[in-house]
Amino acid sequence: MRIATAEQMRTLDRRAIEERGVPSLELMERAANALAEAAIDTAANAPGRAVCFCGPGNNGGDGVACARLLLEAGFEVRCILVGQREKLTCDTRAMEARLAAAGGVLEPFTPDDPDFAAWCLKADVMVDAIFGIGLNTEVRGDALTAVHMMNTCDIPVVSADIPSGVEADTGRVLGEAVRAARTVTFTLPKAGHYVGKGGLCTGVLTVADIGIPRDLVDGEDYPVQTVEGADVRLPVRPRDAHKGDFGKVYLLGGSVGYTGAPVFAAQAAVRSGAGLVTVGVPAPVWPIAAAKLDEAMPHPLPAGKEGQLSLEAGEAAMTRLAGCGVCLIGPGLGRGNGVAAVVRHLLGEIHLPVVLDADGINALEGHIDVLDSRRGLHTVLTPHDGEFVRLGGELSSGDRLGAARAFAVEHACCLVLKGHRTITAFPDGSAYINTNGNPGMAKGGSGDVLAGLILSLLGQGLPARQAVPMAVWLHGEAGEVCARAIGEYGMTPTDVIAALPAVIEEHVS
Ligand SMILES: NC(=O)C1=CN([C@@H]2O[C@H](COP(=O)(O)OP(=O)(O)OC[C@H]3O[C@@H](n4cnc5c(N)ncnc54)[C@H](O)[C@@H]3O)[C@@H](O)[C@H]2O)[C@@H](O)CC1
Ligand SMILES: [K+]
Repeated sequence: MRIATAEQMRTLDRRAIEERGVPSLELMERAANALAEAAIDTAANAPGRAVCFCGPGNNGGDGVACARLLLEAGFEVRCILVGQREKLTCDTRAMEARLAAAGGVLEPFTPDDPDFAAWCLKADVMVDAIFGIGLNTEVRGDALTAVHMMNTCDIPVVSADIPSGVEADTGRVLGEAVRAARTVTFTLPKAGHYVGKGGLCTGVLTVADIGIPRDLVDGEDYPVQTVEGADVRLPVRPRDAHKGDFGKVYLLGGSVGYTGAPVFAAQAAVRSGAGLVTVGVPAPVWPIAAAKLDEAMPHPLPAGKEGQLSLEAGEAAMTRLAGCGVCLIGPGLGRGNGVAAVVRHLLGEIHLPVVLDADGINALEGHIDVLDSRRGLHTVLTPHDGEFVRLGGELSSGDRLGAARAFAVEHACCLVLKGHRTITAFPDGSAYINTNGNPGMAKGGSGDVLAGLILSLLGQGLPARQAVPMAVWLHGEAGEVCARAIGEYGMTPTDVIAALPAVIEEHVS
């Protein structure tokens, strides 16, 4: 799904109002309708008791209009102004007048009044309409108190547009944010619904059409999208195909101490349709890899006494690489100067697309120029946060999406920043936010499976823009299947590999 920025939403609202004559109060009424419907759905009793916390901006206006609709639906409603009355926008004032005409009142926030607090504790639902896309600084004072009340009273909260406290474009939490059971957003979702700490505050997200003309919405350019099941489509394998049609891929990994990593990656590649998978491992690891891999073709490479690749391994791998279409470097290579030198040497020599994972990425620490020298060649990096920071990625501000996009642009690579809501960013500044997966995948070996899957789809000829976000989604979906079948605690990367074929099959068309 396309992701809009706060700025784009402001532009769309303004153009709908000014260029197309859609009254702003009509947009707000539609927003409030969707909000009230969700609140009624969420309330423990309907009609029951509702508290609507409303800020002074137009997000507050949505809340005031929602309070009126709940009143009309038979709810007992307290509609609370959190903020200064002088700052109320015109539309929010207009909604206050409509609320008054319906017998309601926009009352001041009195958190110290014990009667008010006692009333709130018996509510069936709370509506959070303090701040929307207009949040511009840390939540403090009365707003912070109200957010805190919503988060501690154990009553389900429905947020208008975005949980108050979440920055729409980054998902950063400014101060404290509401942890909503549901969020009703308008026209298009925002990045903050998915990424960062804010992504954990959204609850169930619904997107309501509030009447902004479709052509205006379609006329904008949306560089960031989410990936969902409907976006994942793999081609039917031609009836007259042979193994050469599905890619010859090369995988370089393994060391004494990390014998499983290249095996996971190779099995994921085989299980996702790769034609021929060649695996280069250090000689001491070879008997193990050979015993575990029947379909893939492991071969031994020169190793040092630590059981890691030695410098001569680079040239030996190069000869095997001839004829391959894509190469994965990294799973289980181990960290050492010799290995890092082999990786950097290969990156300089290989003119094929390369997927770089784990210790392959670590080899670039302090040598980012090696990555930059591959401009124009396809390089996919799949770091988790620690590896990303070692490469110079900037995560301290809490803006994972912005950081991933900036890195991909600066170094002309495809960056897969792994974690909750993995982000795949491309050199043109576009990015995909993944929407599935679970903490059962937070285990050693998961990343190797993903790297092997990316290698496989690239090897089968899918363009990186499709292959990489789809591989991330398929990996997450296989993880979901495992979590449902055996639970997050006990599921393993081996289970995820075993779940891949059926998940993939559902997306072939
Ligand atoms: N016509 C429109 O523009 C529509 C707007 N809609 C709603 O309007 C929202 C955007 O409205 P606004 O642009 O008025 O913005 P908001 O209502 O999100 O917030 C802006 C107000 O909050 C203040 N503020 C921001 N951060 C603060 C902080 N940390 N502490 C204290 N005060 C703070 C600002 O000074 C301003 O008064 C959307 O999120 C959506 O809910 C919807 O009603 C649909 C139509
Ligand atoms: K809100």
